[in-house]
Amino acid sequence: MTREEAEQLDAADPLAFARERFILPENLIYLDGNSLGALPRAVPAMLADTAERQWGDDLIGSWNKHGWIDWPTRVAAKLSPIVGAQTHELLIADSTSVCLFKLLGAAAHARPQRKTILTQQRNFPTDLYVAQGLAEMMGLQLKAVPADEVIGAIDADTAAVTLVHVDYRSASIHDMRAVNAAAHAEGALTVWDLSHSAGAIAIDLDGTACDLAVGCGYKYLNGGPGAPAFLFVADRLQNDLQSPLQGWMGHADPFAFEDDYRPARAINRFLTGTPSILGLAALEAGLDTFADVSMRDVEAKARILSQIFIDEVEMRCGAEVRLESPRDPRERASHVVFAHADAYAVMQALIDRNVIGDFRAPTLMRFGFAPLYNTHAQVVAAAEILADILIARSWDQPRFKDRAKVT
Ligand SMILES: Cc1ncc(COP(=O)(O)O)c(C=O)c1O
Ligand SMILES: Nc1c(O)cccc1C(=O)C[C@H](N)C(=O)O
Repeated sequence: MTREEAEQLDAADPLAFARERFILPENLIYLDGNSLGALPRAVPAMLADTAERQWGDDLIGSWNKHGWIDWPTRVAAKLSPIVGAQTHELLIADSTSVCLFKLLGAAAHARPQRKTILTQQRNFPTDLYVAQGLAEMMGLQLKAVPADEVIGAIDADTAAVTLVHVDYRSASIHDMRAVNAAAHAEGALTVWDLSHSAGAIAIDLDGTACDLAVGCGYKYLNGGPGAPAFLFVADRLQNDLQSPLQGWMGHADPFAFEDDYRPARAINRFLTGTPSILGLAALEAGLDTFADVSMRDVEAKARILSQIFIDEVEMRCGAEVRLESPRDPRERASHVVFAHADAYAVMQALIDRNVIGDFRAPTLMRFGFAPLYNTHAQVVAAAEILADILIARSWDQPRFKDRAKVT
């Protein structure tokens, strides 16, 4: 595909209007929105207003005057069309890891006769670590099986099945409906981590009968570095589950300051401590970047962008890299992973040419396509630059091999 052909696709893109909702440096091809989403144009003013007018002028009165106390549920409601849940099933709180701890703990606690938490091998580390910690604390066994063996491994001893919906390395997608059905047939609960799917592909939490879910606010949802996470508890479970991290904000009457914990009704019982209001302000602006956006269009564009990238890279330099994401676009979400023996140096060379992706040890280069702001022309340009670097071996320089960086 030529850059001109890609520009024609951009001209016909039903999501083109959303690009203006972001501030991105000129001449940068940012393919890392799956790790840290771009800055929404509305965020600086939103943060300034929350800090100066609300916090600055109204101080403590803002909890009432500006309704801060309700922001965890008010802002969460904006996620409803993005993840296919009812507004009262959603809450913004904590980090993804902490939300996972709460919901997985609650799920295991709700199945006291069962001794197994089931997950997949090579999960995102935090999902494994949280499950390992909970299993040890609750006297349970954590069973991690290969991804394609999860459904077959669910049995009458399974309390909860916890999976990352879209794999952080390969972008392969678990079949939510099938896993939920298999878990429910055995009486187990499901806990999904939507970090790499929320805002990238269409999700139907209610329609596929999910029980519980969590996800990051700072990836495709554009909530900013360290944005609070979100959690979902299906309506039918809300009053039966108990959070293992009880705190005063999840109490039925926080300002009664009672000695004994009484859980709030419904989703609010999954709050623990005081919500980060500045974090919520930025996340609200992030979620507003999805206003009037159809998740079907987002998913369709995710598939097209990732397919163009795969085709263009393989056509230009296929012998240099190996695709580590599913080849079938229906089995992939919105990022693409290629393996290369010197992936770190290649990624540094790409960054040096203003194409930002990320490196995952030991050999993976990961490219995330954010349908709201990445263009078809950028994807073709990124493939051209990658091919140029690989064919000319311009990555093979000491300055690209210094491994001192964090991410
Ligand atoms: C699948 C998945 N879960 C969770 C996280 C992060 O969790 P937290 O927000 O607690 O750092 C990430 C990325 O960092 C992730 O890829
Ligand atoms: N959460 C991150 C962070 O705090 C710093 C750097 C990167 C991240 C990430 O999001 C990593 C990411 N979850 C991944 O899929 O690799």
